[in-house]
Amino acid sequence: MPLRLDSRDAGFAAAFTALVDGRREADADVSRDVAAIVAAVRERGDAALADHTRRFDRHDLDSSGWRIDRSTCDTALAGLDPALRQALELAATRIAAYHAAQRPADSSRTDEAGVRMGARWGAVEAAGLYVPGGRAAYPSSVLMNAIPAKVAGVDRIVMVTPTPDGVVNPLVLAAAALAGVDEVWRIGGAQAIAALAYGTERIRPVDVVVGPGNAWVAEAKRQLYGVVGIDMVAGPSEIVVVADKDNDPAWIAADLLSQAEHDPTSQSILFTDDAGFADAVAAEVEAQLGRLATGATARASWDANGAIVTVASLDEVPALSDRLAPEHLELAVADPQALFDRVRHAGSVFLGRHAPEAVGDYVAGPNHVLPTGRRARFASGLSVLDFMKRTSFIALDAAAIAAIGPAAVALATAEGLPAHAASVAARLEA
Ligand SMILES: NC(=O)c1ccc[n+]([C@@H]2O[C@H](COP(=O)([O-])OP(=O)(O)OC[C@H]3O[C@@H](n4cnc5c(N)ncnc54)[C@H](O)[C@@H]3O)[C@@H](O)[C@H]2O)c1
Ligand SMILES: N[C@H](CO)Cc1c[nH]c[nH+]1
Ligand SMILES: [Zn+2]
Repeated sequence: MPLRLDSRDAGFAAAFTALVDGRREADADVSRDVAAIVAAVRERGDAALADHTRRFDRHDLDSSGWRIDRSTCDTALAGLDPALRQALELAATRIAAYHAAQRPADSSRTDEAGVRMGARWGAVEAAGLYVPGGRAAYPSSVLMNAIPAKVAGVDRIVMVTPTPDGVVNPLVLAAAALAGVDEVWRIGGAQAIAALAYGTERIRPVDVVVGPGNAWVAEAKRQLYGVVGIDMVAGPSEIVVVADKDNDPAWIAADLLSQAEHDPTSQSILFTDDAGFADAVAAEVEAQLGRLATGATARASWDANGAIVTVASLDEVPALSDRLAPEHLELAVADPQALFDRVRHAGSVFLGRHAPEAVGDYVAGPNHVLPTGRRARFASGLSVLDFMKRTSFIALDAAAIAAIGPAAVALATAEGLPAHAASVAARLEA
């Protein structure tokens, strides 16, 4: 059974703090294991990839094939059931439209001293996309990772995804073809992240690695940041649903289970101001769990990490939710905008009774790769900017350096750096 809390109870503050602080992710053992995997890939390249794939994904890359070529992906797209293809295309179009609006503009201005300065945005040359494939394959994550990279103008888009037992998901390949992925490699876990970062005999290294994944993937990204750029840490999915009694308990139960079914370490939390509604949702969750094909995973997540929090007033919710900084926040209340205006930390917010989080996982448009584990306090969802960087520029003529150069000479001299001072002073004397 999930945790049940009531904000009016004496022990609420401590119990809620324990919920906020509860760790569902990598422990020290994962860090050590990942460090060993990363070192092995760095030292032994493809041989280490083959060993780890045999061990964790249970197939032999030399016989099942390392790379899936473009024509296989195109064939998968051509062979898709028409209704599914339409759905994938609708998703791709909407994701592309949302992300196109994120493209940043270059800037340039000349100030009163005559100094022209600004910034020019450019894409990284090569991006690695991690598409999870361990417990489930996510064609939607192919689109969410690849489309912003494409919009940014990345030259080489490299996807890695594990194929457990050698089984390839044709919808994942179709999505890769639709999104214009250049390379698809059948590797996963920490070893795939290390291969993208350092390169191996077969796989050329990339400049940035993005995408969600399990604890080993997340830890590998953390350890390799600096060798490559990363987006953020996107781990096991989470949802906070805020619902008043005017909702259908069955809808809200389904919303909670939609994220619980991802992973036993996922987390679903309900806030409501009505104890009777809380009971109704709890009962609905139990009923729906019995009917879900993913019931075992969802049950494990709900029992270990789920929570139902009854509050005296929904006014309390923004402050409580901000402490969780959830990946997803659903506001199924009469005036969702008023609550949203008071929320500071969340990866993505869903406003209104007809905005279930699952629509954002697939077709709404904004990215579903979002910070988890309270990282929405400082991180944002995957965007075009994760594939771009800014180069600043400064242009001066004789008048401009005459105006600001003496201050630079003074500061360089004060810092004890005479070559800096001389470099500027030479232009002042000319
Ligand atoms: N936050 C987001 O935006 C978002 C989006 C989609 C999915 N997700 C999350 O991504 C996660 C995907 O996890 P997954 O496991 O299904 O797939 P995955 O592809 O992330 O991980 C599978 C890989 O993990 C490695 N692995 C498994 N057991 C290991 C072990 N004992 N030691 C070392 N390596 C091991 C293997 O290499 C395997 O290939 C889920 O938690 C899901 O909730 C998050
Ligand atoms: N909810 C996940 C992100 O947290 C993304 C996803 C993919 N498919 C279904 N859901
Ligand atoms: Zn989901």
